[in-house]
Amino acid sequence: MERGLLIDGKAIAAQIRQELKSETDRLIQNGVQPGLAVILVGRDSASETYVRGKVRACAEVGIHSEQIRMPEETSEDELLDQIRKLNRDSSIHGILVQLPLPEHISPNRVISEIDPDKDVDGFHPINAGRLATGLDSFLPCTPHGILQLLKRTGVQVAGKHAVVVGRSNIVGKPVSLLLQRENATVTMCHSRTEHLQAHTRQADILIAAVGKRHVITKDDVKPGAVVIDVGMNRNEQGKLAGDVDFEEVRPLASHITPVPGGVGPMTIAMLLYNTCLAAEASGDQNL
Ligand SMILES: Nc1nc(=O)c2c([nH]1)NC[C@@H]1CN(c3ccc(C(=O)N[C@@H](CCC(=O)O)C(=O)O)cc3)C=[N+]21
Ligand SMILES: [Mg+2]
Repeated sequence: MERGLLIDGKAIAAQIRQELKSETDRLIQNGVQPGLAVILVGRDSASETYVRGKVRACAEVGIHSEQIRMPEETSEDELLDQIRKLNRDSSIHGILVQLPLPEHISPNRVISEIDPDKDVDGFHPINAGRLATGLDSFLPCTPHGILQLLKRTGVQVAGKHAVVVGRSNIVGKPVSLLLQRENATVTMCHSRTEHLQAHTRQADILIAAVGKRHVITKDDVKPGAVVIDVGMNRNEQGKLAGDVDFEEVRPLASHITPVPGGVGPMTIAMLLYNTCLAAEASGDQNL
C-alpha cells in the first residue's frame, strides 16, 4: 500500500521564518522593529517550554521579545494592569497571554483587555467576529498554520470535504471558518457527535483537534485522506503524542502531519507572522 507523504511542519515553519526575517529586516530599515510580549502567569512546565520556543523563534527572525513572568498568586486586576501597560507601549506590537491561566483568573476577561490591534493570537472577540464575518483580522495561529501547511503542500482544499473533530475557540471553530473561506465543505464534529466514525470516514481532509491521545485510528480514516493532527498530548514522562495513531493511519493517508514536527512549529511561525503584521500596521498609522 502507498505510504502517506509526511507533511513536514518543521521544514515549512523554517521556510516561513526565513521569509519573515526579510520582512523584519525591511521593517527595521523603516524604523520599526516588531516587538512581542509574552505573559506567563504561574509555573507550568509545558507552558515554559512553549514560551521558550516562542522567544527563540523571535530572536531568529529579528523580532524583539519580552517575557513577563508573573507569580501564580497574581490577581486578575494585576494581570489586567500589566496588559493595559503593554497596550500603551509603542515598542510592543503583539501581546500574548499564555494559556491556560490559573483557575482564579478569567481568560475571557483577560483576552478582552488586549488591544485588538495587538492581539496576535487572534483570540479577542473582535478578531473572532471579524474572522467569522469575513473581515480582515489576525488569524488564530494554529488554524492559519494548518491552512499554510495545506497550501504549501499543494493539497487542494476548494470543493473538498473537510471534517473537523473538536469545536474549541482556539482551533476547531476558526479552522472550520478558514476552510470554508477556502471553499471546502466543512463538517464539525465534537464530543457529543453520534456516529463519529461515519463522519470522519467521509473526510477528504481530516483535522483532529480533540486533545486525546490516539483517538483517531485507521478505521476512522478514508483511504487517500489528508490527515492533520493538532493533538499535543503529553504523558506522565512529558512525551508528546498526537490525537492520531500515526503509525496505523499513515499507510492509508495521502498526506499526514507528525507530532511533534507538524502543526506545532507552524503555530509559532504564524505568531511571528502576526507580530510582523501588527508592526507593519503600527508603522502605517505613524506615517
Ligand atoms: N495564548 C496562547 N497562545 C498559544 O498559541 C498557545 C497557548 N496560549 N497555550 C499553549 C498552546 C500550545 N501551543 C504550542 C505552540 C507550539 C508548539 C510546538 O512547537 N510544538 C513542537 C514540539 C515542542 C515540544 O517538544 O514540546 C512540535 O509540535 O513539533 C506546541 C504547542 C501554543 N499555545
Ligand atoms: Mg489601535
